[in-house]
Amino acid sequence: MDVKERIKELTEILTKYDYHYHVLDEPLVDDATYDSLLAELKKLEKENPGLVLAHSPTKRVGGKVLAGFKAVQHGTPMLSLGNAFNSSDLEDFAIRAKKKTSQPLTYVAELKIDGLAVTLTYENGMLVRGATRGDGQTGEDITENLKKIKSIPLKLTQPVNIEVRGEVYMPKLAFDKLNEQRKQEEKPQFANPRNAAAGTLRQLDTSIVAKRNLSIFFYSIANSDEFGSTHSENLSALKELGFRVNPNYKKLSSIEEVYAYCNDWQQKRENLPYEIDGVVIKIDSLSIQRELGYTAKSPRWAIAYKFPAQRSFSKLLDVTFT
Ligand SMILES: NC(=O)c1c(N)nc(OC2CCCC2)nc1O[C@@H]1CCC[C@@H]1O
Repeated sequence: MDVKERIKELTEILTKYDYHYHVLDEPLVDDATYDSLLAELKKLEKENPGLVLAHSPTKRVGGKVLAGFKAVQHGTPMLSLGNAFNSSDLEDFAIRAKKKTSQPLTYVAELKIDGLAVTLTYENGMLVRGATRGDGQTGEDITENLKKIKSIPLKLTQPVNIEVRGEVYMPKLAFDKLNEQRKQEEKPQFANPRNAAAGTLRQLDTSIVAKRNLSIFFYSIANSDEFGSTHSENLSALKELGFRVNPNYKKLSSIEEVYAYCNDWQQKRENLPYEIDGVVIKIDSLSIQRELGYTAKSPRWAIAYKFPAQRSFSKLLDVTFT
């Protein structure tokens, strides 16, 4: 096999191992095997820089210092969500929706990841741009930082043009380790995983992002009506394309079931390896979503059920001594 074929083969093998490890959370090989293949690819790429592929796994490590972040106009605005705090707020949401359509409503309930929203654009299945939400209309181009997050695919399983949205977050364990390390270095600690994730994505030195163990769950397709007729079909399409989707979403046929799901996860949230601040409820049918439309800043077909703030010790200190 010539060196071009070996580089291609190593790139595909390591991309598959990354997908199984970081997207499916099901490693195929041990670290030693992975590291020796990566070392061989790094060596071949160093000797043949013209043969490096755009989605090479070697782009995930190391990095450079950027001058700044360019502004990005979102083709489809990144909206915020209306809030519900109890069962009657949820019933009001359902009643308002029922007024605008005669069709029976099916909901999708999904965990509300407490991170920061990003949008990613792929052309012919290749990641071309990633940006923060910003004010919903204009965000910052953080493509180089997002490429360092191993659960964000650089190349999809199909050569599609798609824009997807997800929530970048820092797992609780990574957050505790980072704060422990910052304490040793006498640096200020982060108040919570969301701030740690936001602070990391604002780094101009992309090699720092590579070391911070950020992750992501994808939750919507921006140019959505090309991939399915319901939100749950879109979530399946996202998974088939290679995106990491939170496995705890559920299709439910009444607002009472939605409320039960919210209570269930309010109890179980502290056992999760990442922070959630509630549940996002969406009407499943995309045609009913289109019928319901939007208010000035959020969709009428989705709502966030918010959990009461979790009284962790560090938060208690915050409240007590600030
Ligand atoms: N944080 C989340 O887990 C989450 C989610 N699971 N689903 C959505 O759906 C979008 C699409 C329609 C309107 C909001 N948004 C989420 O987070 C939003 C993004 C911006 C403000 C909230 O954090």
